[in-house]
Amino acid sequence: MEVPCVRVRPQEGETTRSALAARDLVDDDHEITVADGWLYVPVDDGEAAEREGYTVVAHDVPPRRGQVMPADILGEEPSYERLGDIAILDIEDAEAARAVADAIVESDLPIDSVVNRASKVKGELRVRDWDVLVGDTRTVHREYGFEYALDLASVYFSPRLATERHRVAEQVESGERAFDMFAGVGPFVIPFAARGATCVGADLNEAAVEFLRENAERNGVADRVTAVAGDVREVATEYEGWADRLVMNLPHSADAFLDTAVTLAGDDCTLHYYDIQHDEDPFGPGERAIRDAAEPEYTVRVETRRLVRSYAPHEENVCLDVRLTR
Ligand SMILES: C[S@@+](CC[C@H](N)C(=O)[O-])C[C@H]1O[C@@H](n2cnc3c(N)ncnc32)[C@H](O)[C@@H]1O
Repeated sequence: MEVPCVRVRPQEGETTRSALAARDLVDDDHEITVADGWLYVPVDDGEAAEREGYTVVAHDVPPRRGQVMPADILGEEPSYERLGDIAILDIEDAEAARAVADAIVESDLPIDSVVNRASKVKGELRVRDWDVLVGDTRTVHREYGFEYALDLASVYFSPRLATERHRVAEQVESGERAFDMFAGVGPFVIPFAARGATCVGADLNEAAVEFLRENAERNGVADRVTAVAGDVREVATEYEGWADRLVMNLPHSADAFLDTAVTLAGDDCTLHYYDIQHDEDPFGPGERAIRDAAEPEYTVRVETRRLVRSYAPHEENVCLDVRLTR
């Protein structure tokens, strides 16, 4: 069907579409179309677009199919998290979970798999059990421009920490040496390496370390990332006094690894220490444990006390950014 369209070269397409959208001129009922080296952006008011200085022509463009969302099928908005092309549910009732899974895959969302939480994260590897309702547990997740291949059945990964990881990555400077003591599939190490840091990521979980290597390749930073499988207490003996920056994302038990952190720390080292504590004093226990492990060899200065997210009623997931100098 012929409708008025703004005609531009494809490379100007997104700028033009945004500018027209800002003036509320885009016709959302028809598809943007490319033909003969031109891009045609359908507009509601051709004359108004011409007054804005655009070239407007009548062009044959197909009608746009409305996006069907899970809520359109279920009659209410279901709660789920996205991890790559997986939808993660946390629904106890198996029938309700099945209905949500069916609606998600029937919708127009680009989701191929749906999994439901079947346990808490558990054990040293922090992996949980899943009921796989559709598809499988492998995916490639995108976070702040990086790609992470992973398999939820064999490794830990939480998309909820994306903003926090980005906050830390932004502090990293080219040339520094960063050690992630509990690296998982690499969501700290890879952005650090992309900023020019030389990185070591250790993890007890061999599957996670395999993904970390794959992800370093995938993101073009393999030359600056060393991935080591094993208990960080043993790995650390090879890296005494090495680190300018340490990441300890093993809340609940990181305090048991603070002696190892001190072994790894260089003369001036920033430590990002994650903890889960009662909201009455979320930072105190971590700070005291760090001082016990590092003083008097190091001067300890807490630079940031940050609430990352609420973990459970009255329990906070927090981060202490701490400078250790000697
Ligand atoms: C909470 S996950 C964090 C993973 C990653 N940093 C992230 O943010 O996605 C903790 C990780 O520590 C690893 N881990 C547990 N105990 C360890 C140890 N003694 N030495 C090395 N890694 C360990 C687990 O296998 C798990 O991958």
